[in-house]
Amino acid sequence: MNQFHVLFIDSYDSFTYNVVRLIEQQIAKGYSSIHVTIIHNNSFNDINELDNYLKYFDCIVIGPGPGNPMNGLDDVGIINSLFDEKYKEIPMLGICLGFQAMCLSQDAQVKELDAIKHGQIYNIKLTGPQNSNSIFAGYPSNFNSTRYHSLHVSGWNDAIEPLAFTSDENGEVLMAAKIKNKNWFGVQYHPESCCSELGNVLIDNFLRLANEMNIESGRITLKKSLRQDSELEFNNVIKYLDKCTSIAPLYHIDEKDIASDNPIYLEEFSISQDPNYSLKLCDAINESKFLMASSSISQNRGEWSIIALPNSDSTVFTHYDQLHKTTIHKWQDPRLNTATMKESLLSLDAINHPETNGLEIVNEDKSHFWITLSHFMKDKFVKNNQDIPFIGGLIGILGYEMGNYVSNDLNPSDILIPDAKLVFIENSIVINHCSGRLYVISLSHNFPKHILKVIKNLDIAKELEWPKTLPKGTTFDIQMPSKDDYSDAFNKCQEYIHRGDSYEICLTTQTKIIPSIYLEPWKIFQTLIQQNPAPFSSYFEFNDLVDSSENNSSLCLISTSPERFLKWNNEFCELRPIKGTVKKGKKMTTEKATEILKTPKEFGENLMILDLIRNDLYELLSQVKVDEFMSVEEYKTVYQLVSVIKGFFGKERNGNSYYGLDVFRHSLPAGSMTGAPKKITVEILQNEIEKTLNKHVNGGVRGVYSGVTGYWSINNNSDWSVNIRCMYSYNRGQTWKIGAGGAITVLSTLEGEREEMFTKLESALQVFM
Ligand SMILES: C=C(O[C@@H]1C=C(C(=O)O)C=C[C@H]1O)C(=O)O
Ligand SMILES: NC(=O)CC[C@H](N)C(=O)O
Repeated sequence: MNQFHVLFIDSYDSFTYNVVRLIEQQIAKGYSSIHVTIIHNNSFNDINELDNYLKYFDCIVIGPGPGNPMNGLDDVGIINSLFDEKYKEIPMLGICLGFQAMCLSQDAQVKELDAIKHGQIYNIKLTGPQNSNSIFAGYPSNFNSTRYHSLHVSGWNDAIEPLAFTSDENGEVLMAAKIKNKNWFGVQYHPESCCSELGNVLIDNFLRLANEMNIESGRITLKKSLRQDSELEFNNVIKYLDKCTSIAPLYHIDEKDIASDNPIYLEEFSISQDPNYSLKLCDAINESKFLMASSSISQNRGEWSIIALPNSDSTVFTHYDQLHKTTIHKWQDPRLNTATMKESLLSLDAINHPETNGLEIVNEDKSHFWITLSHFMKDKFVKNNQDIPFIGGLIGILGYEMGNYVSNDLNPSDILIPDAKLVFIENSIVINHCSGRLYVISLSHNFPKHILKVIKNLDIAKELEWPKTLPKGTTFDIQMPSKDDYSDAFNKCQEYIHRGDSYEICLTTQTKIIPSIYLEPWKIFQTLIQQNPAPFSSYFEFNDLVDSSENNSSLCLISTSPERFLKWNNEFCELRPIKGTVKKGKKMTTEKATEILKTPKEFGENLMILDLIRNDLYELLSQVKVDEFMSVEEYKTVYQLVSVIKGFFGKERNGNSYYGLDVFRHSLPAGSMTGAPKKITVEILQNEIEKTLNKHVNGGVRGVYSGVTGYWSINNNSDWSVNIRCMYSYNRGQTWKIGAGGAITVLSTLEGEREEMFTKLESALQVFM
């Protein structure tokens, strides 16, 4: 196979894979395919370690990323060393950060822009007509592209040949250049953004030129002879380098191993289309239940409600990131209680005898937790009943710290909080509010008869006696960050953005609420759901130990989330990030909100996350499309800007097949809750900002807030919402916590962001006011 080999240097950016796929989608003339090897800018400590491998590649693309090349190794790894005189014949394309490093090597300066541009589309003007030796061959004289940069190239000398500029408040800003007498090109804008024009032509031109330049310099002959000497060694080098960033699928499943018809107990009823049906039914069920309800139906979301009924056969998985431990036990196993559980968890040599004490403790970090889950589910999959979203399976909550780049580093003997809790459900009630159908389902064919009776006898005309407001006379102790602390955090975000370390930072606050009398979580849920209807409402109370409720040790979540994180089935997955918020008020109309949501600030905020989600999907899947581009959605208290991105499953070029669970694991934490680039922004938030800002709540870890809630059914349908506009408790509602925040960009104002944060906080806090 005559492959064209591209080496891509990733700087832990959130747009890397958008570029990589753009490269892969081109057809290099005279080659059977294009292979892109991706390494991080610090996969090798020293350029000399990489030097020997460079001859294996037809060209190098140095991608975008956080940081400033002027800061050298700490910020950009080996990137600066690539632009060395001795590599002048290697065709290189620098994008944004890569472009800045390239120009720096030619004694230009990299300076902060006066007016920083993140997620903004600008008209790029070429300096003149371009010949066939230009990366802009075949381009019109100007075109539109997205910019993501705080820094820019200035003060260059004639080693740099400018190819394109844009103009804005900063004056003329250099957008593309070629280095004279070297095979190096670069662009400051982002050709891979979904809002950039002609990005594919740029890459195509570069690949063509790279090939021509290699013929001229003799690099192509060198590569050929390397392969002729030993094809095996050549392939091994590529494989070795590919390992720097390759991702193994969590599990592999042979279609033929999936039960094609595994009859489940399923009884169907016709029910009233009363939107409160699932609440009324749940209210009439006295046993433990989890509810994922729709209290607002709109555009493919919220048409289903699920009532999951855990019982003594239900397996409960709890992961503690701070301990690197997972516990596995049955729901309300009589042999286990809160004290024995805590003792076993904290003891170094826990006795692990599941057959005698009912408790299995697995020493694993969170990355292995996913494997534990996939192994548990692997032999349970069925092909039947695909049209019902949930027929039984895992259901529960994953906290923010279950995501990548973030950790729960609290001292476990001070606060022991679970980072994930999932229960395998065999009995459930699934309701389609649009068709008015109710399905009673049991995987074990033992659906409780008395609950069936409750369904049959439910008097839907009877109004619920739920409180519209909580009992009078209850007072609440409410603790939240001070105005000064918020303002310090905001200013810090701005500093990181100005330095070029981040493009957008989702800054969040946590508020702690202690009611003067005990209020049942279920009652609070009923009150909240009326005040803030949402397509992803959920009620979870994990009384999974016999004494959970007596000891107030249960994890509770009451959510009215508007945001889907991820939904998947066998064919595709869908993400639905919300970014861009306008508060509702007397004078606010949909038209006005739409106008505001399309201004550069909100547009940029959404575009950044949209491009980030494309990247998250492209990391694993080669087929990704933007299904909906920035639609305005109306909720009870806010208008929101929403985009929909879809990825399709299939065999990938590396021979692997990925499933929904792989996408799930790799896309957490949700990009809309982090900002971009994800890795550095998550680290900045956790280590430099939120630990101080939110020290009064769980030492600054986000916990349940910013995590996800949902299910993974054995028919491989799965749906997860983002835990926002919600309240959660680790002590069964003795104290509640509410997180709220929003994306800070360079266009944010302190007052505007604080108000937006309060608007979101109030959507849940209102029940207590
Ligand atoms: C952070 C929150 O919301 C997130 C931030 C949004 C924004 O910045 O516009 C919008 C929706 C959510 O993804 C929250 O509700 O607390
Ligand atoms: N997108 C990028 O590559 C950004 C490069 C650099 N960190 C800047 O902010 O200008």
